[in-house]
Amino acid sequence: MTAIEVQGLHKTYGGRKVVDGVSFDVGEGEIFGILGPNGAGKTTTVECVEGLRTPDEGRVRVCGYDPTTQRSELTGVLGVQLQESELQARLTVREALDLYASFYERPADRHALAERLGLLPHLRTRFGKLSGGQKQRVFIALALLGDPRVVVLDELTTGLDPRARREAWELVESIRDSGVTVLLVTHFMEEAQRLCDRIAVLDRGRIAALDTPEGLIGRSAAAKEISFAAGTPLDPADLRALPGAASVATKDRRTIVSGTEETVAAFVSLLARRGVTAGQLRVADATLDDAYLDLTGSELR
Ligand SMILES: Nc1ncnc2c1ncn2[C@@H]1O[C@H](COP(=O)(O)OP(=O)(O)OP(=O)(O)O)[C@@H](O)[C@H]1O
Repeated sequence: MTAIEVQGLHKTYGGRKVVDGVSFDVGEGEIFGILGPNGAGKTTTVECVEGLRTPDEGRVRVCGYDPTTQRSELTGVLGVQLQESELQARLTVREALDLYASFYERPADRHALAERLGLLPHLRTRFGKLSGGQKQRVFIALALLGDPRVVVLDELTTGLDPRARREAWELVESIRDSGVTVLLVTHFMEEAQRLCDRIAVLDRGRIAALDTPEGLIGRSAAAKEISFAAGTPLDPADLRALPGAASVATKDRRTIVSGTEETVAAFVSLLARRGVTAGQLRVADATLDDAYLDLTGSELR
């Protein structure tokens, strides 16, 4: 079943199109990522899903409900991660959970949720005294308090140290494992690659690509990177002529050839034909970073 449906979404601010015909479906139980450079329209898109913005054009449904006209039904199925500034620093974790539970007719079991998110030792701690990772766990708890079928996590791990980020990833996976659909906005390639079943790359208000992480990487012009010691006696012109070769460069006393599977096979036969052994030879797969750069021509921060 489709958990989120977005068809032909348009949104204009002051005559400028910031979302320009975005369409995607998120299946139940998926972790669906939205990736894109600053200002690409990611937050505007998810705010239309959350019912916080009204689309100029297009159809949005969350578990079959229209977020703009069926607000109370939406609240019953959708959990949204709040931003840090929206919680009072003096509020304790318990008070925050009690307050937000009061918004729902049938809230989730707060004790079980706090236990699952490792918040039991912090119930009496004021929000302002929590670490970044603990705060994010509170936000996840608040997003799950209404026992939602879908959660939206927007930049969940920005500002977290690598360890806290990994813990947050495990939590996101455990949310998915409990059957909840996750819509994740992120700037981190590693995060998208590790967590997402599918990713929509948004660029200037449009979807530049929508695929699995592996599918996106496979589309990269340089899906494979061959590198070897620069002293290896091979003519750069022969390397450039390899089928599928996208580029040949020298970096840190290594020659680097970017290309496809076909390039790797042709490189191996070139070595055999010339009777040459390439020193310190490595063949690496392209990363989502490479694919992202190909698709948007810009780097994430
Ligand atoms: N209420 C608004 N009024 C006018 N312009 C807006 C408004 N909200 C967002 N914008 C503009 O719309 C564009 C898209 O913003 P949006 O926040 O959706 O992008 P984003 O992809 O989430 O960016 P970021 O990664 O920086 O959060 C930006 O140029 C932003 O300045």
